[in-house]
Amino acid sequence: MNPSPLPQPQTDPTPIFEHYRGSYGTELLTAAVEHLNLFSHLAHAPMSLTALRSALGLAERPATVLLVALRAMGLVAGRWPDQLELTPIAREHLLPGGAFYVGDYVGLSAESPGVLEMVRRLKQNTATPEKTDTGAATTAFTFREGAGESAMDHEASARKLTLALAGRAKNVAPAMAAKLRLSGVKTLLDVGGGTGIYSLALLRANPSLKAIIWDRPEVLKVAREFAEEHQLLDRVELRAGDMFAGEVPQGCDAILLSNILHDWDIPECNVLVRRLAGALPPGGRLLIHDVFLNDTMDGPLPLALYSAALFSVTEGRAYSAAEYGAMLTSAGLTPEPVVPTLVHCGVLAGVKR
Ligand SMILES: C[S@@+](CC[C@H](N)C(=O)[O-])C[C@H]1O[C@@H](n2cnc3c(N)ncnc32)[C@H](O)[C@@H]1O
Repeated sequence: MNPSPLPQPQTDPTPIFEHYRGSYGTELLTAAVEHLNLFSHLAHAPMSLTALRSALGLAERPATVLLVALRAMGLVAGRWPDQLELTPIAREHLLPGGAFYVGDYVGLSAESPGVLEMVRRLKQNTATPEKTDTGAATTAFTFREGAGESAMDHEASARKLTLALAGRAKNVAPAMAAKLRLSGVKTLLDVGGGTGIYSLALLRANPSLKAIIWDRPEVLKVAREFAEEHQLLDRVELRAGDMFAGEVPQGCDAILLSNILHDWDIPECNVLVRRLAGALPPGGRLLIHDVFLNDTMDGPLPLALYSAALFSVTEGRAYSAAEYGAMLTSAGLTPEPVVPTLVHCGVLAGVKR
């Protein structure tokens, strides 16, 4: 057993993640101006999200990703989701025919591959597929029985994607372990734990804690290496399975969902939260570790662009604390205030009533 905390970075890598996701702003803005003619639809009167997405032919998830980003950019305002309206800057510069119209300039990138692929995703409500070891197109980060192949079930792609996520996790996990109080918790279930690095940080900070890391078999090969390297294999159980179909491991008094729900659309999130809540004892806690959009669904801009990134590779998007709170409440859990960690992330706990 190694009781020292995991090392924390000396500098905050958040700006690197923000710059990395910057291209989604160009893609969404150009798609709205050049391919969807979105601003003209709002020229005469405010519209509800439902009416606007029906006019644009967009499903709820892509419409939400797009409109939250345009609101974060200061181009669309009004009460979400009933009353969407143009801001003065959009009215003056993004309505075709206006004296100070800049849409032609934005249109210079209308045919760029990134913009065209974003338009396809928005219209079809589907991610850009990941390639497996055999070159087959498949989903990244997610597995669902009957939904086709998963990159997480192929050795090389599972390792590549899992190690890629560790790049962020090794920065954030020590901050989580320093801020999250787990006193009284005996066993933590880390659902879709990946490398398990969040569990490892919590194990180091809580010497009597044990953890079960529940993920796909190929991912758990990487988790085993991490647990061995951190000398914590004796306090970790690696459990292979399907979080949507397999029996939820019993006997856990806290359950961690770190960067999981944002991979799924709202119906799947509700299914998962209810399944996990059902396995908790009274007073047990479901810990959602994720980013949180403003409850007013108008930013912050870096998270609106992260939402576009999630939309581009998974079935999900970023959600607000209010949206997660509704999922927790309907599963019989009481939401607590968000505890910030690092890189825009935080923990929203739901306590079983
Ligand atoms: C975005 S990663 C999050 C990894 C880690 N929790 C973190 O915060 O970095 C999603 C994880 O969920 C796992 N996963 C996806 N679908 C799953 C399923 N149906 N059953 C179990 N694990 C699943 C993936 O293999 C992957 O490790």
